[in-house]
Amino acid sequence: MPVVRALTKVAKKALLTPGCGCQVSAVAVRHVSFSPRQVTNASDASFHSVSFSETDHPKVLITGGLGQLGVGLAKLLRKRFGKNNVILSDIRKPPTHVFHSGPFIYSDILDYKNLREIVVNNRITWVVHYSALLSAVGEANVALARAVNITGLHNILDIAAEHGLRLFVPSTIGAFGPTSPRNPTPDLCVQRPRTIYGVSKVHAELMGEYYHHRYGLDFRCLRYPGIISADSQPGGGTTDYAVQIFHDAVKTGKFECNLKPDTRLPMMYIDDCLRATLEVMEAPAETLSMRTYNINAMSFTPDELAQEVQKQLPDLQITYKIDPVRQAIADSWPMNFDDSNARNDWRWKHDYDLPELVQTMLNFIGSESQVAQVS
Ligand SMILES: NC(=O)c1ccc[n+]([C@@H]2O[C@H](COP(=O)([O-])OP(=O)(O)OC[C@H]3O[C@@H](n4cnc5c(N)ncnc54)[C@H](O)[C@@H]3O)[C@@H](O)[C@H]2O)c1
Ligand SMILES: C[C@@H](O)[C@H](N)C(=O)O
Repeated sequence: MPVVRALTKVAKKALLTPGCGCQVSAVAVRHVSFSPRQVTNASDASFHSVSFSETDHPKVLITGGLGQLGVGLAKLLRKRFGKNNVILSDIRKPPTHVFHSGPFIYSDILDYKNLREIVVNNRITWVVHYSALLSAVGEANVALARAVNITGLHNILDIAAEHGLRLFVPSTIGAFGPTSPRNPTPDLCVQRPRTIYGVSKVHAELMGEYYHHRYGLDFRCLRYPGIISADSQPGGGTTDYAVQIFHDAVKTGKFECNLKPDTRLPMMYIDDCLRATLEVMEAPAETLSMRTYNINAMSFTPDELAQEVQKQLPDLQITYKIDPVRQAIADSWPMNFDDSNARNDWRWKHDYDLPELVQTMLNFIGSESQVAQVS
């Protein structure tokens, strides 16, 4: 069969040529790092692998770093790797204290060339990709959410693959939908979310895993629960009520909740979330049996959270005014998260349960409001 032999020869040659763009088996190309967007010939390939010795500190870029999570993560990573090894970036203007706390750079995730320049000029080795529109704001502006969450992710994936970066992209409980098992939700199950946010996060999980198998990209992803923080504000999600309740309880003694009292969702204190992110980024590759993990700490309803807060502030008055958009989203999300794979593979363990969370939040916000009153 000379024709078959000739075709086989052509196919073999194509497989050995970087950047051929052929659909080849995942096993054949695993850990061969070449760029999906840029590499056109073999001579370019050498320029793509940034050497990063394990003994060096990584040089980290955080995108979308001025939101609820980025500033806290920068603080944690700077403590570990040094102030100048962690660059915060965003399209917003940083507050003065953030600007003076370490390197900050303007970066729009939709500007591919600028992103590439930042990575090259700063010899970036890790990217934590936080830019996103969250669930409620995403429903209010689907076109922008699609651009930032999907096109922005494509830019980051290509740059990370091209430059041999380790890439962290957070996913969320919002990557599941009403047909997923909800109590508990395992790592692997049906994922049919009904929000643009959820759809974009499932897309991110799948694209990251695909780039890992296809191009050897060191992609790592955690599905965060709703994150609760005292010194940073949430960016327009469905779980925001669980932050706002603390501020209103301390400042006014009243809280109007936009979810029904029995709406159960997985939640986590920010310190646990940021530590998990650092731990999974530092985990030896061989301990990771998967590239996308659920992580969890606790699960509660607005009523249960209010009762716990009332143990400290008995006069707190709670009323309910349901936001139908947020309620429909919450009703489609997991009530409880099964994170046993993270606990087994890289020894994930949370520190904060509901009582410690409430105590910590009230201490922080209470002391801040005392300082504000004095000054
Ligand atoms: N906070 C949570 O409860 C939670 C839970 C699960 C997953 N996550 C994920 O963690 C990540 C960080 O969350 P967060 O709460 O800090 O979000 P956030 O909404 O508070 O912050 C997002 C940041 O992205 C920036 N941004 C928007 N458009 C951009 C663009 N074009 N280029 C660059 N930056 C842009 C915004 O200015 C903002 O500072 C997100 O990907 C989110 O999906 C968060
Ligand atoms: C859960 C998470 O992804 C975010 N806090 C939201 O509610 O949209």
